[in-house]
Amino acid sequence: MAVSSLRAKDNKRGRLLTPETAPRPETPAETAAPVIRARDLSLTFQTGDGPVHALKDVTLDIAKGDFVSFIGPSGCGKTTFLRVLADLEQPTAGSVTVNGVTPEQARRARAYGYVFQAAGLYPWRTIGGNIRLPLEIMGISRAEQASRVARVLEMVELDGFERKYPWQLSGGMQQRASIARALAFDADILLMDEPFGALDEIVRDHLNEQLLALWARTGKTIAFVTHSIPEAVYLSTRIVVMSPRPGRISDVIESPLPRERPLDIRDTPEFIEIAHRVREGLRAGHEDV
Ligand SMILES: Nc1ncnc2c1ncn2[C@@H]1O[C@H](COP(=O)(O)OP(=O)(O)OP(=O)(O)O)[C@@H](O)[C@H]1O
Repeated sequence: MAVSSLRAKDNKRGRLLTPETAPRPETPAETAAPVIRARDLSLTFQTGDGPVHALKDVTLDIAKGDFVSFIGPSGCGKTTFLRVLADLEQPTAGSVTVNGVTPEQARRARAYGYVFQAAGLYPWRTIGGNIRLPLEIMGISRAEQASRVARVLEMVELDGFERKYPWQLSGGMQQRASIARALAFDADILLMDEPFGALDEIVRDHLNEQLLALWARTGKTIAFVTHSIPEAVYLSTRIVVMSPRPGRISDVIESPLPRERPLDIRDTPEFIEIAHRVREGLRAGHEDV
């Protein structure tokens, strides 16, 4: 609660800010080192058809408690950036730190949970069993596993579904179970790669609301990939617009919206103005190609 009220006050600026015009941080939490820090990060894949410049000179800081969305056309490097943070890809140039250490050290310290595009639950395991699996691998005691499973299922409003199998749940519920699995690590950082892309709009709206509530309750730092402009604007404190070939950042938009966001905030002039700026950024990126 303290975190959300602090940020709501902080967001009463009521204007769009670029990284250049943004005021200096005011609170101790915000003056702390960034949770994610990328400097001139580039990644080129060598393929049979020649080099693919998935990321080029990406420089970005993500502060503790930020909700940062990455939006851009297919192939602009959004997933690659998340995969670099998660130590699943190695950059070819530049540097990146997660919680002040290398991605490899952050992975070993289990500094983040990762939610993929597809829920990716094992069909032969119950929902509880799916959430428990990484905890079993980590060697966490059975009692601790049980309490974490119960806690994260409650967080995503799936209490009572522990003994169900994935096929007994709707797509939206499966995606929530996959978020619960990522939350079970108890990490401060959540990396989410288009988690709601395959869901219909009403379900997506509902999950967006739930995710915001969860973020407000936990104060986690979230990096979120999406193709949807309304989703990016609704969820984020900052929106990173990317363009392809090579994948780079074309705009970073600081949201003036308060942290408490009912769904109908999407009809307000402030919301529409940010959505417009994101759209313009995406258009400009397309023209460059
Ligand atoms: N392992 C790989 N080997 C070769 N090229 C790759 C590899 N992974 C990604 N790429 C290429 O790197 C570029 C960036 O891919 P990436 O998946 O990060 O884009 P994206 O913005 O997440 O796309 P989408 O929105 O479609 O998921 C693309 O051109 C892709 O084909």
